[in-house]
Amino acid sequence: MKIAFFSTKSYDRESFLKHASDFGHEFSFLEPQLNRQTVALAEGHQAICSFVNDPLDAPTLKKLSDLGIQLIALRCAGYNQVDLEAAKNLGISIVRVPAYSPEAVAEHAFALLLTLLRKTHKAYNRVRENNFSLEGLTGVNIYEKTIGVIGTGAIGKSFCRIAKGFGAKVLAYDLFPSEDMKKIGVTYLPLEEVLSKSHVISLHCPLTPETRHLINSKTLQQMQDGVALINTSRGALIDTKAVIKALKTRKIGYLGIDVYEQEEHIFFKNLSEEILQDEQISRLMTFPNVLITGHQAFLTREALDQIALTTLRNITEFEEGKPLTNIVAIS
Ligand SMILES: NC(=O)c1ccc[n+]([C@@H]2O[C@H](COP(=O)([O-])OP(=O)(O)OC[C@H]3O[C@@H](n4cnc5c(N)ncnc54)[C@H](O)[C@@H]3O)[C@@H](O)[C@H]2O)c1
Repeated sequence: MKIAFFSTKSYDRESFLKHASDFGHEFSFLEPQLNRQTVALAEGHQAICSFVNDPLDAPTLKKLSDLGIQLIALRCAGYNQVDLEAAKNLGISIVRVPAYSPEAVAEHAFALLLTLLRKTHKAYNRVRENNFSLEGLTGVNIYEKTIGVIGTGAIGKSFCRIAKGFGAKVLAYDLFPSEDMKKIGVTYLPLEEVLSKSHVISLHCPLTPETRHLINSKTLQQMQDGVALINTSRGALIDTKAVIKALKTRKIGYLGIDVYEQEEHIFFKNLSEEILQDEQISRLMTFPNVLITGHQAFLTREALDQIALTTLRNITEFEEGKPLTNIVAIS
């Protein structure tokens, strides 16, 4: 099939080209994000491949349908950026990569946590300036602390295993508790109890109408003073305004985020020559106890390989008229 890739970066091109000869599809690698303004670039293709911040709203989907696109292959797990109802009405199939390397994301979440707790980001800069003073670098152990995990799917489970390896007590909240996790000593509790008993809270549930602003002024009040909050899931799980307030009062002691509510205007771009217009992320960057990465938790060699392979298999299944293993079910 002829596939238009949107939001293409060098690492996407490399990983897809590595596996191209095994599938025989034709690729057009396009740098622009897919949106209402750029959708016309899909002309002449049979399928498109898009990423997390390409908004697939109803007008964009309609234009894609008018151009003859019948398949959208998301090269990501989350699909909150897609108007599924509109896609269903237009008869467009949506496939995704449900799990590529949950360990990649879980390990990054832990990297954020360890960096914040042991201040290695500060030590790195200090030592490069021949400043070997330890003042202000006192850290906190993870051993025997309580870590709360919200959402124990593929990524949450991997995160729980790492946390257990560090000797932490692990509490979890999920709509569907996992027997496997219980066996390794994870204790499931109601959300409020997980929030109130944990020194660290890591978010691993999807963004849905129910989980939007799961972390808000009310749930923040239920947490321990000085809590470490980690979000590698989706930005809008957190009410950023409420979190900024909680940082100012030190209710939140550490914040590590790989995702941000308004990230589609900022992430995946080099804005180093621009004046940042987003007041909230600018404020977040002023806190010494906040660490932000630009949605890179998925970015490991192993994950990119799996993303490319699964996406190409998804497209081939569609081309061959086979049942779509990774179709996004539209109710
Ligand atoms: N930062 C990144 O690079 C990156 C990469 C991949 C995925 N993600 C994010 O991580 C999320 C989790 O991915 P996954 O592969 O573990 O998904 P998954 O579907 O395997 O697991 C999600 C879990 O959340 C639970 N859940 C759903 N609604 C819930 C609710 N209201 N409260 C509590 N738990 C709830 C589900 O029961 C499930 O166990 C994705 O939705 C995506 O947003 C981020």
